[in-house]
Amino acid sequence: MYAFYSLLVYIFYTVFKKEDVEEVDALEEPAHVSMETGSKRRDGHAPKKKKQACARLSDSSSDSDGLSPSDEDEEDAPDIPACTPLAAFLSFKQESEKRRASQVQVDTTEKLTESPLVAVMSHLLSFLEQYSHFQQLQQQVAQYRVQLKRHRVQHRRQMKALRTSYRQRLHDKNSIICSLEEAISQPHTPSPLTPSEDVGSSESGGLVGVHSLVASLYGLQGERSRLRGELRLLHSQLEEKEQDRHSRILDFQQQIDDLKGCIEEREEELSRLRTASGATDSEKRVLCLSVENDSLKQNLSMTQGLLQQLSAIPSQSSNMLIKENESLRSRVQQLEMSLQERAEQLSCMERQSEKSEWRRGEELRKREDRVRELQLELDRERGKEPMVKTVEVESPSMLKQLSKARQKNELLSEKLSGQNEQCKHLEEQIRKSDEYSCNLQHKIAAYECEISKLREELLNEIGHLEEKKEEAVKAAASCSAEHFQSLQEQFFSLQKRLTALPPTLRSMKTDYASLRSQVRNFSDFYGAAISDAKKQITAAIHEMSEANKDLLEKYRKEVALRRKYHEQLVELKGNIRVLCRVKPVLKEDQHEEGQSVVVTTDPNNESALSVMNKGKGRTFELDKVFHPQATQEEVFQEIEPLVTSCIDGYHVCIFAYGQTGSGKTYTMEGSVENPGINQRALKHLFNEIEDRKDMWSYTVNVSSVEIYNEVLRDLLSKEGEKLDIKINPDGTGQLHVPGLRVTEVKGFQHIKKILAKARRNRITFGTQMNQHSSRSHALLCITVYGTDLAGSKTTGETTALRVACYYRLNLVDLAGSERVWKSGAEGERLKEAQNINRSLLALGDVIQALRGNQTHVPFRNSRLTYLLQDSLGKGNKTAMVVQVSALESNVGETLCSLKFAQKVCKVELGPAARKIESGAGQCD
Ligand SMILES: Nc1ncnc2c1ncn2[C@@H]1O[C@H](COP(=O)(O)OP(=O)(O)OP(=O)(O)O)[C@@H](O)[C@H]1O
Repeated sequence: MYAFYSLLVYIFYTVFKKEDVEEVDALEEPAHVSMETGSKRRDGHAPKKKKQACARLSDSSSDSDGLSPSDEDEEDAPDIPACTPLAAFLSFKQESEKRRASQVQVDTTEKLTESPLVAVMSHLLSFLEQYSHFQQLQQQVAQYRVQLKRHRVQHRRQMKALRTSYRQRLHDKNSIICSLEEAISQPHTPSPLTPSEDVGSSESGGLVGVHSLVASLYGLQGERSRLRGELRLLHSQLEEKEQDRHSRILDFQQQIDDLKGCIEEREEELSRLRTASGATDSEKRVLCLSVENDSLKQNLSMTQGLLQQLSAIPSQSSNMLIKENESLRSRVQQLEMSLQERAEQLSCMERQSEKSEWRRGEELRKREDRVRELQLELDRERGKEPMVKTVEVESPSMLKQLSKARQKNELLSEKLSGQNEQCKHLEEQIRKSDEYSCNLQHKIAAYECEISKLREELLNEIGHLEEKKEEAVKAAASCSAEHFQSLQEQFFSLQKRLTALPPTLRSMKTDYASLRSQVRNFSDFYGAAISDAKKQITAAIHEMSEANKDLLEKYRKEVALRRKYHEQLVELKGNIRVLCRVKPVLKEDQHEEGQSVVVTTDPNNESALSVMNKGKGRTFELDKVFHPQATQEEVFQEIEPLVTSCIDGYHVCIFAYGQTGSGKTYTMEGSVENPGINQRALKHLFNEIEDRKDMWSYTVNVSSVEIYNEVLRDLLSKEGEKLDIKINPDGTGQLHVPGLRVTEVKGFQHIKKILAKARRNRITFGTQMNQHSSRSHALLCITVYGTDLAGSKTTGETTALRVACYYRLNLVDLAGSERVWKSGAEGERLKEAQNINRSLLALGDVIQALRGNQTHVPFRNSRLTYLLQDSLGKGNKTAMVVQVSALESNVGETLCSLKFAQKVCKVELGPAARKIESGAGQCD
């Protein structure tokens, strides 16, 4: 059984292979493109075809008989038989199978159906059926190819018919031209007829030729229109064929795809069966079948390539044919146009010749009539002559008549000779017209030559186009094959990628599902986290606000406590603090020899200093004593609490007291490199303001005045006009100086400029008034306006800053306190000294009254105390820096200043009364 099936498969395989080879050969021959195109073309088949085509073209230009032998061969190409050997084999095999099945069915039906080999064979049979279907399709393709060839042959025939008609038309035209030439040349040929008959015949011949020419032209035009109609019809037919071809190709492609699917299914089934059966013999056969299947697949792919090429080539060739037709049509149109021009020229010439012929015929006809009349008259006269002779014999009158007749005869003879001359002239004209006709003939010949040249060019062009068409077809075939190959490779690569995609897709799907669940969980988690965070934040904000409230409350308590402690400290120290600064001995102060230092400080006691005078020492105890080497910073550190208390809500006055040259200005203003109390106090003020900016808002205003001889001058104004102190009209009862320039200070750099300006103006005024600066009091008045921002915030105020309070800091550089008037000064110096001492005494009186809690405080005793009235009141703070010189020459003034300072300290009444040991001596 196995041997039988093996033999069967072998037979099938051999038949199939043989048939396949035959079919490949059959397909290759007619289409010039096949699966083995390259090899066959290398054998020289294609060049032969090309040569034959060229030869056909060359023959068609010369031969006008119709189709060439090659065309006839193409038309009679053999059709592929509908019944192939494989189909016959299949039918035979099916019948034998049926017979065998009917025989065996009786005995072992169930056994055979259960055999795997039978299943393999059934699949093989179905596969062969599919293959037969594929063969049918191939036959259809071959038929279609034959139809295409027929169409091409038909098209070539039509083209040849067109060429033939064109040649026929040229031939007709040549015949017409020949007839015209004959008609024109007829007058030249000698005729046995009389001249009058010759002329008439030539005229009738020319007219006939012209009429025939016109008729042929009309015929040509009609033929042209008919050919155009045929050409349009051919084009429409060609388009229909193209559409039909495309639809058939699509159908074929669809059927091939279906077949491919069937083959793949069969392959799968075969593989499944192979794995299921496991028999070694069946495996071998299945292996053979798979090999055959592979070869079939290759054939199928090659057939697809062939179909692709076939689908590409006709479109290319049809496009080429359309282009060729268009070019031929344009060429025909050009030729027709040139022919029409020639025909018009010919008709014009014909009209001219017709006219000239007509005129010549008319003249000839007239001459002929005249000649005929004259001949008749001559004949009549000749007929009369015998009668004249008889009359001449009979009577003299007759003789007279005879003479008249003779005369008349002579006249007629003369006329006849004239007529003969006219005839000669006419003959000359006829000769000229003959020459003109010859020229026309030459022109016609030239036109004919041109037409023949154009025809040759047309034929050459047609041949060239045919060659180009062949080349384009070849190039398109190769290009389409390469393109199909690349497409196939791409398809295979895509298929591989497609097979690799499903696992990736599955993993991506799982990832996506996990991500989706994560995202779903994340949104829940995110919402919960946000709600927790919101709760935490609100709790933290609540805690913070509570803490802030506590802190604010603590801060307020702290501020109040600090103020209380500060007040207690200041009260302990005393509301009037007296400081003493000993000026160091400078080089310029040692101009006198024998100068000795009489003032000494105790390093262990910062509150005491000793002055030696006339061998006796006296100790003064003040609030603070600065030794001569004390720096500006050390001095200010003692003043700093007072400046701070200004911010805390106190009016503060700081004085520099002492004799001229003792260092008052140095202590208050300082130098550029080493600034004094003024600059440092303002700097500290702004630092404090910066530290408190979150709680308080401050505005700092500055003014500066000079008091000289009880006259006020504005140091920030260039004019330096005199000012006066008055009660403020706002009803507060406070003092103010109308016209005094008050400048708002924005920062520490600004205060530097203001102080420099005040210093410059003080020097300028002093120079103008020829006064020394030490003879005047210089006041720097600083007003601080403070607003409690915390209070505004807590109360929800959104309007302009509320001015909570204002405080003043007065920094005063007093005039020199030396006792000039005691030395006998007079005039202006005396008045000056009196004013200075009055103001200083008034200051002492005011301080004494304040400390004594007197009901009346004599502020108005001097301009100085009057101006400082608001700052020197109860609850305010005052510091006096007493400047002393350490030199022996100034010991008197030193003692006087120290006594004044001690007097101020003495009157101090505070909770912590200080015990002040005072020595002897009192300043008057
Ligand atoms: N502590 C000091 N260290 C160094 N130099 C000083 C010191 N005190 C004062 N001087 C210098 O002494 C000179 C006189 O000082 P200053 O002008 O300040 O005295 P004054 O008391 O203001 O005089 P007047 O009353 O005439 O204005 C200046 O050149 C000053 O630089």
